[in-house]
Amino acid sequence: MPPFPTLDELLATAKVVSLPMRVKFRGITERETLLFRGPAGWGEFCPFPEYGDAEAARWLAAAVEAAWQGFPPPLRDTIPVNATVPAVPAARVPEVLERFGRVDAVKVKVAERGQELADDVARVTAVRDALPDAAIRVDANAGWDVPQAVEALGRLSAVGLEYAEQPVPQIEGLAEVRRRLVQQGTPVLIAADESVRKEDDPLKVARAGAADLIVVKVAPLGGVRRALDIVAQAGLPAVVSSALDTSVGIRAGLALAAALPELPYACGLGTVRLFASDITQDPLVPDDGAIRVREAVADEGLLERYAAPAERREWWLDRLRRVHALLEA
Ligand SMILES: O=C(O)CCC(=O)C1=CC=C[C@@H](O)[C@@H]1C(=O)O
Ligand SMILES: [Mg+2]
Repeated sequence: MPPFPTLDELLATAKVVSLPMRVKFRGITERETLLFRGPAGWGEFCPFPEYGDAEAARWLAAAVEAAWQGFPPPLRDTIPVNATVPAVPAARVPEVLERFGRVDAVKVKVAERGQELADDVARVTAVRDALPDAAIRVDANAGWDVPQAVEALGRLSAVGLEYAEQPVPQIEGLAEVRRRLVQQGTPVLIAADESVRKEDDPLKVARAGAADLIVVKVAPLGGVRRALDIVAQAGLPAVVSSALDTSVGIRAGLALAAALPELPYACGLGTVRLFASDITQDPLVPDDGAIRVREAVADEGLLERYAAPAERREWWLDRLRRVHALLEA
């Protein structure tokens, strides 16, 4: 493994961009990200602004892996992906889906703050109406408590759900939702996302038997190799998903999906379609429901065009300095 790059090596090529989103996602309308280039290619460092430095350190480890080490050998060359439908009004569903082209799976955001269960039912039903045969999964981002999750999934399962991602915040809660849904006669598979990427121990949820599958993201888990190791130890099916990154981050997600021994589900890696622009001339977006595994090379002109304002650039470079110091310590 090459030695960990110095701060100066990272700063030498660091670019900070701010990319407009087509649809608001996770409350975000502009996605800021820092990119740098190393001997193995481009790396992306884009922890969400509210994340602390300790959490951001794993994101930097992942970006350095991409740029200085490269990826393990792929076992497959195309990765099936889902369309991602943010918490939009049901009437906007066709327009969002259209951007993804043909897909066999759709992930729908639910339990958005300020919305009602009726909004979720309408949105998921609109997806089902548009795509009668697609696999539909929902992602609540821990937005429900246990009784709300049981009620909501009881209702939503009427349209046919592939699985529900992180319905409630805690591992014990996930286990409880699973139990109650079985009791209620509407078993829905439970996927853990935040309970993998935000726990100190990403394997706790698997050991607790609280989920049927896990969602794995390269950046929050600290790189492709670490994520592969987590999946192997968890012993559960895994879905690779994005961190709302540019094609450079998606490239790392594709590398993980391509290297997993089994890939039973479509991956949440189609999110470049939610952006109004990307930083490469060959964006890693789905074509006929899948993305072909390939390199993502940032384009100088696009990096320039979407360069973040000076004050935001300084904010990101300061963060890079602090987080780099943490990793060196
Ligand atoms: O999985 C997908 O279809 C898209 C990626 C996605 O949903 C997410 C990306 C980035 C941040 C998260 O809030 C969110 C998720 O919770 O899975
Ligand atoms: Mg999720």
